[in-house]
Amino acid sequence: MAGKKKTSAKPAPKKSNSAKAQADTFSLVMDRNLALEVVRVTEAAALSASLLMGRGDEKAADQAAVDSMRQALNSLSIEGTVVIGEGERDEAPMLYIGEKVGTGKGPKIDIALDPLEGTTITAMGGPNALAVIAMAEHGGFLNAPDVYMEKIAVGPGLPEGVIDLDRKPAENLKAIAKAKGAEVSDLVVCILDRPRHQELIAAVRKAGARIMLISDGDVSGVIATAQIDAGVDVYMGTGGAPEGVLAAAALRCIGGQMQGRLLFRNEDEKARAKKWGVTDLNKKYGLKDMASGDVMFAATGVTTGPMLRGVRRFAGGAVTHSVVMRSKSGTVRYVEAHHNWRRKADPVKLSAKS
Ligand SMILES: O=P(O)(O)OC[C@H]1O[C@](O)(COP(=O)(O)O)[C@@H](O)[C@@H]1O
Repeated sequence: MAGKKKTSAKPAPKKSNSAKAQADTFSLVMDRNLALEVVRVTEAAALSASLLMGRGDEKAADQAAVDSMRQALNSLSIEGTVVIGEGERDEAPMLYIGEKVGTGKGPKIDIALDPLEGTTITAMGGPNALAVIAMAEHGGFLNAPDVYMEKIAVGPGLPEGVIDLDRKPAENLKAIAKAKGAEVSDLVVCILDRPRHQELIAAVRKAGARIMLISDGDVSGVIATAQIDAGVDVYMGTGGAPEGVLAAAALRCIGGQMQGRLLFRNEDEKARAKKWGVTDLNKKYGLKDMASGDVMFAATGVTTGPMLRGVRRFAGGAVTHSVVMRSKSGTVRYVEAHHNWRRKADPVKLSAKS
C-alpha cells in the first residue's frame, strides 16, 4: 500500500552483545576525543583575544577570537553547523548562523559559540571574559535569534520547579531559601548591571536578598549558580538569548535549573525569531528546550574570573585554563595547558600570516 513502509520478510539479525558494546565503545571514544579537541578551539580563541586585553578595542578583540576559533574549528573531524554564532550571514562574514565548519568528515554536530563572551570586559581588562563553545547532536539547540532573553537560573540539588519566570522575584527567592534551608537574606542574586534592571534590583533588595552586580558576561553569571565557590545562589535578569542557550548547555552538563523567555523590542526582532522557527513568541523555555540530547560545553578563560583563570603570557609561551563538560557523563574536566612557542608556533602569529 502506498505510503506504508516495506517490512523485510526476515528480521535483520540482532547485533550481538559484543558488537553492540564495540559500537558503544567507539562512540564513547569518539565523543571523549572530541571533548578534548574542543578545548583546543576555545584555547585558540582565548589566546588570540588575550593579546588585546585592556587595549580598548572591542572589535579587534572579538575579531581576533573569531578568526582563531574558526581556524581551529575547521581542523576538527566533524560535519559541523553553526546554529548560535556571530549573527546572520549578511552581518557576520565568519562563524555566521548556518556556516558549515569542520573537515566535513565525522559526526553531524550543531554548534553554539561565542568566541569572546565579554568583548567590553576584554577591551577594559576586566574580569571574567571567556571563549565559549557548546556542541549537540543535530537539532539539539534552540535556534535563538540575537534578541534579549529574560532568564532565571539556579544550581543543582534543588527541587524541580523551585524557580519560575512567572513568579515575582520575592516569591522565587522565598522558594529557593526554603529549599536550601536558609533565609532569603543568605541568598546572593547575580544580576547584570543595566538600567533595565532597576525594578528587579529594587524588588530583590526589598525581599531582603543580597546582590552581585556584574558588568557583562551572563554566561558565567548563570554557571556561577552551580559553583559553590562563586557564592551565587540565583541568576536573574535579561541578557542575550544566544548567551542563554550557551548557559543552558553548561547547566545541562553540571546540573541546575534555568528558564528563559525571548524578549522582543520591535517587529523586526519578532520576524527574525519567526524566521528561525520560533512559533510561540511568549514561550517559557526550560533547560531541555534550549539544549537537548547529549551536550558538550567548553570554555577557556580570557581574563580571570571565579570559574577560570585568564590567559597568562610570558616569554616563549602562555598558560590557558579551560573547562570541558559533557551532559552524558556529567564529567567536568579542568585543563591547564602550557603552550610552548619554541616547540609549537604561537597560533596567534600563525593565523596572522594566513
Ligand atoms: O550589553 P547588553 O545589551 O545588556 O547585553 C547583555 C549581553 O552582553 C554580554 O554581557 C556580553 O556580550 P558580548 O561579549 O557579546 O559583548 C552578555 O554576557 C549578555 O548576555
